[in-house]
Amino acid sequence: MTTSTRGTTRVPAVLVLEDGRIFRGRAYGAVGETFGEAVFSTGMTGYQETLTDPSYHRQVVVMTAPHVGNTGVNDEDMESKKIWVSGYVVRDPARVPSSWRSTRTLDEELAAQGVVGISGIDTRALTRHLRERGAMRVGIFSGDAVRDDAALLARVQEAPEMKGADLSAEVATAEPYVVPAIGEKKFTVAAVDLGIKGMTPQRMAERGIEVHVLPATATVDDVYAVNPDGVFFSNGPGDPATADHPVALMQAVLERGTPLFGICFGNQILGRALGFGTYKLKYGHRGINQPVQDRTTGKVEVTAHNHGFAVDAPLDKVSDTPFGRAEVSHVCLNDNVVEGLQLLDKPAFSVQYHPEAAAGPHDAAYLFDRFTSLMSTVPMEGQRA
Ligand SMILES: NC(=O)CC[C@H](N)C(=O)O
Repeated sequence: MTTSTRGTTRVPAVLVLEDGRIFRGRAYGAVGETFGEAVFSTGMTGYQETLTDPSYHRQVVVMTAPHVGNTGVNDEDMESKKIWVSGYVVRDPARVPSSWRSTRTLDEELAAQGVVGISGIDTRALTRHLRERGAMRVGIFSGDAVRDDAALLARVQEAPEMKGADLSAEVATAEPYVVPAIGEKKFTVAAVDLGIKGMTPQRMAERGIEVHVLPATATVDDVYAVNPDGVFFSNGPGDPATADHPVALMQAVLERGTPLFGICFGNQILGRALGFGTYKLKYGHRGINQPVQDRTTGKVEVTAHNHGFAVDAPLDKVSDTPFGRAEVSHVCLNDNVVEGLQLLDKPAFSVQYHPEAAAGPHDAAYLFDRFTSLMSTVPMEGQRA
């Protein structure tokens, strides 16, 4: 266990929001400057999974939990090979992590990966500001990067917006790879990587699925070359309105009737593939304590979320789409946002939240079983009567 803290904690840092609000604190992690969309996460635990979730690419994450870093950093809880958040905001960093799994401090890990953060600011006031005004662009500046406020604000206002951002290609694998089934192999799934979290293929492998993870640029031929029993579309960063290629690919999969499952960005892509719109939420859902109702069973589950956009589909009626009837299967009980879609005439469904539960409660693990049972009941291509 590492008990040292880096020498950056006295370095002054400033967080500048695009609307001109400014918070002053101390450097946390790397010293320098960074830009992104300011968003807040309400997870009390699971900071490693948050930091390494590729869907957070180009976002500056504000932790509402006041004390962060208590369990240090280990090599097992990473959801990808690196930290993807563009900046990190905490109120009170742990000075001495305590966990038998910890090999280094969070401050050291952020610094080693060049991630600029800020600590010692009033994260409650910042979160309330974002909740009232909405997610917005932000910059964090520390050390030599701190200059006069007006100059820093001008730089923040020049940074790119999240609306209209096409980011999957920046985070997805360049080469296909296979995650083998654990135990007896029952199914093969082609998983289109738009920013996939490591736990997702793992949850499938645990159910006897061999997962072929394919780049975001995969074609219909690439997908069917692996002879899949099912096709999966992953989570990922950016604005779903830009995801024209995955939408067209998914439409080809729906056309063939192959069992299909999507998570988060994958849910937004299913929405678009069916002809629904997507829109940007004011401040999004991020955390591991969001109540969602499964409308097919009436059960409420507590779930992990990370989304800033949502599908615009009618909650109270079955919709006719080019692929048959579709309905909203899950809804967030905090704000009635669409959290899942299912087709009634094709073996396809998706959720806006994170059943892979990394981090987060495991209430929604049954969705992987639903995918498996869809693959068990749909006859393979060529075997249809
Ligand atoms: N985790 C995700 O897949 C996020 C999807 C999308 N980028 C959003 O913010 O809504």
